[in-house]
Amino acid sequence: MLDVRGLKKVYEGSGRRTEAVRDLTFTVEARELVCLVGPSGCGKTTLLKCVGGLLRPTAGEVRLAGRAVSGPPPGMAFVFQEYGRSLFPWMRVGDNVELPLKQKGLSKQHRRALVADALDAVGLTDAAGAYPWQLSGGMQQRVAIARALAYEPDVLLMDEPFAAVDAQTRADLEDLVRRLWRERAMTILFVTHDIDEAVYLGQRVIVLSASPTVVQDQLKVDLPDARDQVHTRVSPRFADLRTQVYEQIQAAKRGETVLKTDTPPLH
Ligand SMILES: Nc1ncnc2c1ncn2[C@@H]1O[C@H](COP(=O)(O)OP(=O)(O)OP(=O)(O)O)[C@@H](O)[C@H]1O
Repeated sequence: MLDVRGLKKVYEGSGRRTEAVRDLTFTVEARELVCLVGPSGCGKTTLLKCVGGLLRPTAGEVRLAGRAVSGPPPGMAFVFQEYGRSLFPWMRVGDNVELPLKQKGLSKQHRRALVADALDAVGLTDAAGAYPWQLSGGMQQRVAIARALAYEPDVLLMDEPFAAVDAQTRADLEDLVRRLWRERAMTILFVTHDIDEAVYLGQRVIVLSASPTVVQDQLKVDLPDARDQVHTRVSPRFADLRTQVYEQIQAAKRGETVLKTDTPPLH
């Protein structure tokens, strides 16, 4: 579904040159949920922006379903970390969710049905007439997720979407993402700096090195598909996997590679 090949991004300007991403190659299968983790500043946001066609790579390419990405592709939706800045404060929740659908040229009736369905999926049917600033941070992030869902994307890109919400809300939103992913058969690329979140959510975790960034490691998350916050997080296998990711990130910061002993094969 998603093919990232030899991606490189160098920022230049104002006398500064920053090589944010050096050479990234990985693929994401259709309907896969892949988490990307890496040290702070390693270029996760840069990578996601290149994947979403919001930034032009310096070298390499991104292909979506076999076609080169050169601008935001129609089948892709984004959920950003800063929900406060991604929703329009002067528009009601329902109108915020509906806005991208207008660009799709859908009929009013069809748009309303998609908005109602998406708000229902995130448990916010009653909030359709409210303004974003009347909602809690977690609810605003659910609106942002609803807006992405209503768009019916094949691929959903999520950039540290729960970094700014409290721990309890975050756990609920993680379960929401897993439920929606299972129900709606989307491909999800989820960026986080939180190792536990990556292991809890993902079918696979891609660990990025420190900047300039390359793929440090990839781990298949061989936990059962039915996960829950209480039992999954205390299982011995969860602990093994989080330790492996943690070691890889520490090694990434030191610029080393780690020999693995019991990582299952990727496919
Ligand atoms: N528009 C820009 N112009 C110049 N340099 C940039 C720009 N955006 C990002 N960078 C630089 O690129 C590098 C990677 O930044 P990026 O935000 O992609 O990393 P990140 O892994 O998402 O960071 P964090 O984990 O802290 O959110 C950093 O050194 C950053 O300063």
